[in-house]
Amino acid sequence: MVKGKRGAFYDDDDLDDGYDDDDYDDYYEEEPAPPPKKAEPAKTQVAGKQAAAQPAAKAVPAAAQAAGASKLAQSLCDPPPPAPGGKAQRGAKPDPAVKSLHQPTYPVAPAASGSSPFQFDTPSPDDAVKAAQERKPGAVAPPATAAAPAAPSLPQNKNFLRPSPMMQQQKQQQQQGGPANGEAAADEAARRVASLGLASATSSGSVPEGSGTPAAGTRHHHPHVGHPEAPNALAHPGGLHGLHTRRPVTEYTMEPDLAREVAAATSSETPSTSAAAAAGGGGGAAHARPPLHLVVLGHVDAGKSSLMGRLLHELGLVSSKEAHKFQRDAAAAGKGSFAWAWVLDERPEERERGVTVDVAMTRFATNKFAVTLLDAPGHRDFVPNMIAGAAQADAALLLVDGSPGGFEAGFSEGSGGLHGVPGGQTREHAALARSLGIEQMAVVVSKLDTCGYDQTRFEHIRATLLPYLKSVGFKESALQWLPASGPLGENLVAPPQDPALRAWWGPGHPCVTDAIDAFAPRERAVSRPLRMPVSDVFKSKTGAVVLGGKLEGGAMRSGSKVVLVPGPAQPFTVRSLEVGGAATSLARAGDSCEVALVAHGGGGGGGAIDPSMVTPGAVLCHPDFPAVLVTKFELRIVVLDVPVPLLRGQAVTLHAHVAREEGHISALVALLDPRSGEVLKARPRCLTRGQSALVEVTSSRGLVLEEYGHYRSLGRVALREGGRTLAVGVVTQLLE
Ligand SMILES: Nc1nc2c(ncn2[C@@H]2O[C@H](COP(=O)(O)OP(=O)(O)OP(=O)(O)O)[C@@H](O)[C@H]2O)c(=O)[nH]1
Repeated sequence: MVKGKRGAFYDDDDLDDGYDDDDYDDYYEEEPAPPPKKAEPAKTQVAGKQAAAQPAAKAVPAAAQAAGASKLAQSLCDPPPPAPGGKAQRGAKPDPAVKSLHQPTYPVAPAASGSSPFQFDTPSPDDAVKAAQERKPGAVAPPATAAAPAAPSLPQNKNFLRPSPMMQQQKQQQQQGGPANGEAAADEAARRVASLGLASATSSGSVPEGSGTPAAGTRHHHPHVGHPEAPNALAHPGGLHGLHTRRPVTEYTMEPDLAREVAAATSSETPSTSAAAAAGGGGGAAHARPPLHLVVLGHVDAGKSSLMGRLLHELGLVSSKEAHKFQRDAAAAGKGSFAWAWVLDERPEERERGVTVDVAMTRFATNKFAVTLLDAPGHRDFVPNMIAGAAQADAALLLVDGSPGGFEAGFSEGSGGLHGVPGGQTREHAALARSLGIEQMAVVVSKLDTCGYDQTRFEHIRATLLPYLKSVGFKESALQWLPASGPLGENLVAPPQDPALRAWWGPGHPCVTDAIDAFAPRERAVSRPLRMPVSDVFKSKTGAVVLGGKLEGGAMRSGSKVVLVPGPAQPFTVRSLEVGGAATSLARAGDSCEVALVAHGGGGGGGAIDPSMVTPGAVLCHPDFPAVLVTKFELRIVVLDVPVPLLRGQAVTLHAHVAREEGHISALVALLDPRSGEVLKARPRCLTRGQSALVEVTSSRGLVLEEYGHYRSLGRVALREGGRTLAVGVVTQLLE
């Protein structure tokens, strides 16, 4: 078996001869070893790093698989204890009545044995959709309704994120069955493709957000599926507005008053050029800038948390006194080199292990943007959490360890085969980020101090990584490259000081904040009805139940009516709003928002929302255009680094915005040409790495999803299993 390009890895004969059900069992037979605590690297950063990385590179046994997590994952994924002083989500006081959305039972599992990582030579699902839209002559004709150009990328939504201690502090200060009927399903799905052409799969993708086609009468209607955790779900608006009855989101026109406010806010939102204002941090100064959700990605130990911790200090958001305290406490714990990482790695387990687990969220302002920073974990056990951060990001910083051996470990392909060593997360993170819609990225090469800031090392890393990043779909022009060091504070907010680095990266070259400001702001999807996936629920000091999340579509203001899907049938009224940590009367798509709700028509203070009604995956919606829960949908996927081919019936964990659900691939509808989107083969028997396909997926419980063309962030799904991302794709049709 040859490692190599997609399509060359498996052929039909391989599948007939080489794989059977037992292969799936074999895949999990090795015993995993939980990653140990990271050694304090002392002088040998590289050795410490590799020591931490190696033991995890084993397969997960069936038992651990069943348990759903490695010891590390299990030990680190329990609900975070309230921080001393009672800090909880978003700085709220812990309240037993308020559900933590930290996903305590999140089935993180270690990567099972790996094969050599997938090497894309084709576009991401986004690009495949675009390619289908820009169909070349000779390809399958698109349906009559699908002809519009590709929509611009829009901000993604987020999963359950943890505000950094700094952000919490700011906040406190401010406010205080198996494949059912699969053959028939495949037949039906293949018929759909044959009759509609590929673009049926991408019909929604062919519609720019803000215009789009009405949902045609081709939707299948099935009874609404209630969410088991939401007893009233059957009565919620999603249930009342089934797929066939709900008003197409394309019919939405914003209410005139709201539209006026949105227009006024948009016109006043001009990037600031005041460095002084930027240094002033969050609050009002940050609020005037356009938002940028920035995720920090990279292999474990690449230096992500340290870089961001030090950056916050350089921006004046972590005082010298606080920094000294971090240094002192980290040194006392024998973790001195992780002191800057402690700014963002708050949980005791994270500090003890030196491993980021949650996505830590914090905010700061640059000259141009109000940045919401999402520090993602690098360890492979926590890739799902990384997906949660990346799924809502507008841009990424990819940290690459430039130390001798460090880059190679993070960029390793793995040894391939059923029992091989998985590749480094530099590859997986980059591929996932692109597939989740991130188009612009700055590659920050850290730890070059370990090789005397050798310029040739930097150039070697760039030359090695660039072809891979291009192969996963990044445009070279959308990539930036720069050296920086978090612990040493080099090239973060100003040109480097170290003469060795300054010799080749002096003034005139971008520092980290310059690179952030070079990103293009993302378009706000305000022309769609309101959608805000809820990532946090907490109680404010005044006792109001507050929902936190990022608006993925539309806008709302104080007094707006909203509904929760799934959730109680009655609508709620927006009582108050905060954006970027500051009270406001308006929140627009692209904003991270905290909204206090009262029951609509409750008079006076109104009735409070019951926090127990807010389930993970719930989405705040416009009452006249609510989302629906779906249990069956069609995806256009790119198959990633699968050790064995995907077959109908493949069990998967579905990751979509805040939601996560078990499910399976209920039909392999069609194999597609990854570039043109043309149907190459209807009802393929299996899917192998690198292939692009249309599949039908069934989830065990209802999920809020939207067609990709209507809300990109609600229309992207990652399919994972056994600690491995099998495929990523975009929703092309909601079926049931
Ligand atoms: N010498 C040197 N060490 C660095 C540099 N950046 C980070 N480190 C060290 O690398 C180790 C890991 O740093 P972290 O910031 O925790 O890495 P991370 O990428 O956030 O790790 P995870 O979040 O667990 O994936 C720490 O000991 C840091 O002090 C650098 O530029 N130079």
